[in-house]
Amino acid sequence: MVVIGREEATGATTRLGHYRARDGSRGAPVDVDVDRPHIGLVVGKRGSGKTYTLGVLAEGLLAAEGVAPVVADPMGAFTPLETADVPATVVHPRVRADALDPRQWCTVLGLDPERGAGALVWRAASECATLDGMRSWVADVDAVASTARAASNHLALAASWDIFDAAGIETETLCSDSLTVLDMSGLASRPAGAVLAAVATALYDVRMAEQTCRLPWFLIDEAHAFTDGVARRPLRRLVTRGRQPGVSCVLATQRPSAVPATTVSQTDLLVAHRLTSTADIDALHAAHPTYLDGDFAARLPETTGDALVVDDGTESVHHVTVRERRTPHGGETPRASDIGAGRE
Ligand SMILES: Nc1ncnc2c1ncn2[C@@H]1O[C@H](COP(=O)(O)OP(=O)(O)OP(=O)(O)O)[C@@H](O)[C@H]1O
Repeated sequence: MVVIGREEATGATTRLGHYRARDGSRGAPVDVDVDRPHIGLVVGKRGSGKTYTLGVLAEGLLAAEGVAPVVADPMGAFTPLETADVPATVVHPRVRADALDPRQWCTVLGLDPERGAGALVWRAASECATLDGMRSWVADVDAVASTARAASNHLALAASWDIFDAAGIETETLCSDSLTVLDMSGLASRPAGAVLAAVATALYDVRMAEQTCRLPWFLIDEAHAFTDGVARRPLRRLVTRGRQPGVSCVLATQRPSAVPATTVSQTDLLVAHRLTSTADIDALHAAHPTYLDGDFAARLPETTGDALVVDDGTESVHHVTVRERRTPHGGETPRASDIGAGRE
């Protein structure tokens, strides 16, 4: 058995799959280290198996000791786990208003913090811990009526997202040993970004403050949707500095070229499924030039579920077939023929 992500021979691992021989036959088992923190990137074009691979990893983390797995699920692909026979909790995430700092409030509402409504929202977020408090503060503030009205309208929009409440997600929920699935399937990109920003910050802070002994693993599907906007800074901090306090992060994306180069270069585990876009292939190649020399594109797999795995720690590249999942996968793209099949 080979373990990806570590140099020494001890510590917990989880099965990722098997080596794929040149003739397609199955070789030795391949595990991934889950003992130490890692920054992972799972890439591949649509339908190549990214979400499935994230699910394989989530299953492995569920069985591991001492970790707290959390999945950001923008497509609802992990919600079937709620009814599977595994310790998974699906939550419609709500976060505290003060989980976002004043600058993030302006970003998430698309306001310039220097001027007008943005400056008012900034002050409201500095003064108040809850969204209701911010709305009351704006209603009472001595400001130009049109500016106050604009700020009030933006905060009403934030309230309509239904993601802010005074309690927010409990740290105990996020850091439990069961899998926490943040079901973000009903959320538009701004509220989804706000949730991601708040959770990324909470996971980092909780470890910095030594409030949990478990090591969080934050798995983020469709990660390119969050690398811009309000989640950009918290995500960058998690990826660049999270390992030190013990937070792992695994990003899955079909568009590695849309992920900042600094993020791609921070990954110590790269799982590359089938990719055809030159820009995406170049983005990976640029971030890992040492191990991805030669004709990287030609080495990428053709078949769904197959992957080229790059282990930065041991500076090695592995051809792997990801194993089948034990729990239901909800990432299937709907087909018109599904409807046809149900007709009389
Ligand atoms: N390792 C695997 N073993 C068996 N089947 C797999 C494997 N990986 C993927 N599949 C199959 O391929 C389908 C597509 O995989 P998946 O939903 O993970 O793709 P994706 O890359 O996340 O696509 P999208 O970008 O559209 O979200 C899955 O529904 C599953 O049936």
